[in-house]
Amino acid sequence: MSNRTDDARKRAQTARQILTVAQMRAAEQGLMDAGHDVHALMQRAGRGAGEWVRRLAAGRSVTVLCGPGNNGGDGYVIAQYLADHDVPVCVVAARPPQTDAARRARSLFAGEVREAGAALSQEGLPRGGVLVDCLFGSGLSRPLSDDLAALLGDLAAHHAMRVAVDLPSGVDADTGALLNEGLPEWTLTLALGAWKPAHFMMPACVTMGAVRLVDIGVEAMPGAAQVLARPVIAAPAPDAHKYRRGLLGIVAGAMPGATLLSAQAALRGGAGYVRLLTGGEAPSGVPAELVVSRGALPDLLADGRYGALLVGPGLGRDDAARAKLDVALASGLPLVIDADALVLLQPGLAGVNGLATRACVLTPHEGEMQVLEHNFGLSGEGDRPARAVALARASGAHVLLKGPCSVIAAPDGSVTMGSRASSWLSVAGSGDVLAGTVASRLAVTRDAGAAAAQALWLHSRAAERAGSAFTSGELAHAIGGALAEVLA
Ligand SMILES: NC(=O)C1=CN([C@@H]2O[C@H](COP(=O)(O)OP(=O)(O)OC[C@H]3O[C@@H](n4cnc5c(N)ncnc54)[C@H](OP(=O)(O)O)[C@@H]3O)[C@@H](O)[C@H]2O)[C@@H](O)CC1
Ligand SMILES: Nc1ncnc2c1ncn2[C@@H]1O[C@H](COP(=O)(O)OP(=O)(O)O)[C@@H](O)[C@H]1O
Ligand SMILES: [K+]
Repeated sequence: MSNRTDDARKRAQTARQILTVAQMRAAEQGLMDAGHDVHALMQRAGRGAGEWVRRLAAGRSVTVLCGPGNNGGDGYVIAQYLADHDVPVCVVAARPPQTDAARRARSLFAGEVREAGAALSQEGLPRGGVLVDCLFGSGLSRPLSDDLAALLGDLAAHHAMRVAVDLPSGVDADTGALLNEGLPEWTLTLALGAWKPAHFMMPACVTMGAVRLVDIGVEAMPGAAQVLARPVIAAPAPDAHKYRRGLLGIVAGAMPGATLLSAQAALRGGAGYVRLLTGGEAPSGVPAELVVSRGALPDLLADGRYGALLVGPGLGRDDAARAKLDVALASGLPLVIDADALVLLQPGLAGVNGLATRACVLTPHEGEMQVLEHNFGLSGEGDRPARAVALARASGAHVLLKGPCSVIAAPDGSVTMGSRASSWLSVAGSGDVLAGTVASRLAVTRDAGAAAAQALWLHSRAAERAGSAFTSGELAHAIGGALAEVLA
């Protein structure tokens, strides 16, 4: 492989890593050890961010708000970059620079700097096209003081567009918490060097607008969380047949609607054959493409060709539901466990110990997650990625923790974070659609991590394709179009 291809692949990998503040400091130290200095990194970061701001400003005036740390230092580099490109720019220094790199960056900025404070009345504050927030980045250690929060709020209110550099000031980088009330909304947020957890966590991520990464050459950090990637999915092999493509069994339960929604999605998620496994009559409204197999579940599963099973949507929580879950667990098949089946799942059940030895995905929403944490004796402490990892470790299954920002955790502790999905997904049945999609991908891939990641992406993309005010049935139908977009 050529060096250039190798390099491009490495950069594509590092472009997806999400680093905590501690990991970012370690990465920065790695760059120092490799002979870079903070000044050079700041120049690279500031110029990269400056180019984004220049394009957004399109000739309008820019105000850069600089704080005391290296985030402020980036701001002076951005301001000089803009001045070099004939963009009218003014710096407001909220606090004087406190680091060597920030002091040096300020000394290299030849333009106008207004010192914030009593001397700078509200009338003296610049108003313009674009505000660039370089007040605080990853070094924020406490809420903004009242004067800084007021300054930020005032400037934000008087600029048509607002760009946050690295992180919006007032956001905790590791948790996505907002440390102040009434923080501004941003048009664009430019992550420097690597993504931070806050870029993918509520509530911070909804304030950030579009998010983009500025590369400064940070190396791959082992164990870092990753951003969910757009998948590449292969078309069926030329000699494929329906079983080889993947036979999925969906365990029917008390409420047929949820099961059928899952099936509608599964039929479009790539599996070659989807069967509804029912002990009773076929529910009404079964689409022609969905094969209904009737009989006792153990007998139905005696067919050795199943690639995966889905149990949970519409299952119910009675004894009959428990019995079906037991059979599904005992089958040893790759499994997606959702909805009611999650609530019934207990570490003591036969077959639960075997989850680690097969491909298995649990797909809880927040309420189901809390029940699982209780049943598995977990504390539920920490942020969502940490909680998902704790459950994945305890259960041996992959965990897809759903929400506006969904997280996938593997039993080995690795974490994948999804970008914010359409809030139109907050409609009854959209979780059933996700479960059906995961199960369909599991029947094809037999790989829990791949199935969860592919399905999460397809679900989110299907919501974009479905637009607004869609029903979960329409969402299920949009899964096929999303899949078509990512065919290899
Ligand atoms: N990592 C890299 O490779 C690169 C990183 N780069 C950039 O560096 C940024 C991180 O820089 P940083 O560590 O200097 O932190 P930053 O956010 O500027 O502020 C810290 C200062 O603020 C202070 N302070 C904190 N909270 C406060 C508050 N509420 N109110 C008042 N003061 C408060 C705190 O002092 P404290 O009082 O906590 O001791 C400290 O003095 C990062 O986001 C990125 O933009 C790039 O240049 C390229 C390479
Ligand atoms: N506000 C939101 N923004 C983005 N995605 C959301 C939002 N609310 C819910 N979702 C997604 O919609 C799905 C809802 O699943 P779930 O709560 O199980 O619903 P149901 O049980 O009705 O099927 C999940 O994939 C979740 O990530
Ligand atoms: K900032």
